[in-house]
Amino acid sequence: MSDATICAVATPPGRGGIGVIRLSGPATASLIEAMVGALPSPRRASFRRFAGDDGAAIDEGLVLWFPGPQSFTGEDVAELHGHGGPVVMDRLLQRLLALGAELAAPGEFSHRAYLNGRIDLTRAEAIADLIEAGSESAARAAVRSLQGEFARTVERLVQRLTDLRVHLEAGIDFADEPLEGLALDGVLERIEAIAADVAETRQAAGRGQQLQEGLTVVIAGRPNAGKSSLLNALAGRDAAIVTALAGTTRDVLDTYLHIDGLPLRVLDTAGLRQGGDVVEQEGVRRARQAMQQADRILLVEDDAAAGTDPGVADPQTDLPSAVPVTTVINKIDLSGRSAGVADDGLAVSALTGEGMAALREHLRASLGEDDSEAVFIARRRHLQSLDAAAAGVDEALEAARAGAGEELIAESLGQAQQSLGEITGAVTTEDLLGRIFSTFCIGK
Ligand SMILES: Nc1nc2c(c(=O)[nH]1)N(C=O)[C@@H](CNc1ccc(C(=O)N[C@@H](CCC(=O)O)C(=O)O)cc1)CN2
Ligand SMILES: Nc1nc2c(ncn2[C@@H]2O[C@H](COP(=O)(O)OP(=O)(O)OP(=O)(O)O)[C@@H](O)[C@H]2O)c(=O)[nH]1
Ligand SMILES: [Mg+2]
Repeated sequence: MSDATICAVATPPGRGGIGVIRLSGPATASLIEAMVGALPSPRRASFRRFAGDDGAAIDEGLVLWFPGPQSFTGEDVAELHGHGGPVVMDRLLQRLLALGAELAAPGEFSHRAYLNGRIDLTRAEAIADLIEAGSESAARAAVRSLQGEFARTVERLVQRLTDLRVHLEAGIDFADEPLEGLALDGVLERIEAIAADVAETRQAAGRGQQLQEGLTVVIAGRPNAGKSSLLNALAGRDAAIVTALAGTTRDVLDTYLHIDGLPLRVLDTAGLRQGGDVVEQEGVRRARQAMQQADRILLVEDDAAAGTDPGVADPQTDLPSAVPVTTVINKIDLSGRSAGVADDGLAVSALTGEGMAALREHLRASLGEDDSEAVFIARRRHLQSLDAAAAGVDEALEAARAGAGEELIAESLGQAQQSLGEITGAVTTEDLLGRIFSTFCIGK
């Protein structure tokens, strides 16, 4: 439990029907008494006057009193629900500070809830991710994590690893012929089953991370096809330089945008062709590298191009086999083709905007939808921990297959368990906690 009593405005800044101030810590009861008179009954809304230092009202509103440990943070908590104006909220906050409260750091309420065992790290992060969610799918996934699905999945894996380690360690003293012993009591099968479930969890979490942080779409194609124009049309601004010269774009240009609330990272790249000067060649190398790392490639073709320039390689040969591709047929204002879905791709004009709505809809549909119940909101750090856990389990599997001793296998399983523990916060460091909670909003 912390000594400091913290306070913050929990509603967004600006004007609103109601503004909420949140308090947590040991002096909460006395601060509330000083401002509203006698303590209200616990967990019931009471209408009171909020008094300033001269006794005159700063506002009137509802007060909520949650004596610890039955509160969000586990400490004594109170809320003042006043009118949502910036000046009145600030006056209430100043009054609490004058009475001895301290301004809460970003995420400090959630941090305290975690330290007091009220929520694990995946739930704390899910609260922040729900607030940040940019699409309905992301919000649904965040609520699943908030309700503990991710934490329970990880805890079940940890439990199975623990059981197996106990089993192995019990055998250590007697092991003469470890491989035979392991094969007999099904240890190999148990490790295999855990490996499969870690992989499945990694996949669901990976999808959740994509939902939250956005997928990477790479725009690629021949020089002058209109790639940069397409980026500008998607972004709705002149993000990239467009000229009539082939070979205009050299660097990879990174842009973030939203389509119906779905976050997207869109990369514009240099036109794919052999030759050119060293700068252009480097640009083409980077374009190929970006294509390898894409979640989807938009392959832009110039529908008005007269024949194929023999100096230009077929971009098809540059496409990585694992990345889905959407062919975008551009410049239909010149070729006279009609906009929208065609057999050979999606027909648009980046110049006139024809067909762009269909392209947006296509991106939203192919990247945004995921009704799979198995997606949890997840962050990069979760994926790293799941990868490390998978590596530990694989190591154990290899050791078991090679007939290694129980000790070695148990050791690798222990590493996997440690990595999973970082996800929920069963295993953690001050530094990690600082990094997580400092990115939360004030009042959260
Ligand atoms: N007004 C208000 N709305 C809010 C929050 C809040 O803090 N205040 N929340 C903040 O994130 C979220 C709800 N989460 C909360 C979780 C637990 C407790 C809580 O006080 N739990 C106690 C008492 C339960 C009870 O009254 O029965 C407990 O679990 O013991 C409050 C809010 C969203 N809405
Ligand atoms: N008429 C017409 N012109 C277009 C369209 N899209 C792009 N252009 C023109 O085509 C030329 C090349 O466009 P860019 O967007 O720079 O092409 P790019 O693929 O990025 O070219 P590089 O960066 O050189 O590889 C410019 O003159 C654009 O104005 C379109 O839909 N219709
Ligand atoms: Mg370009």
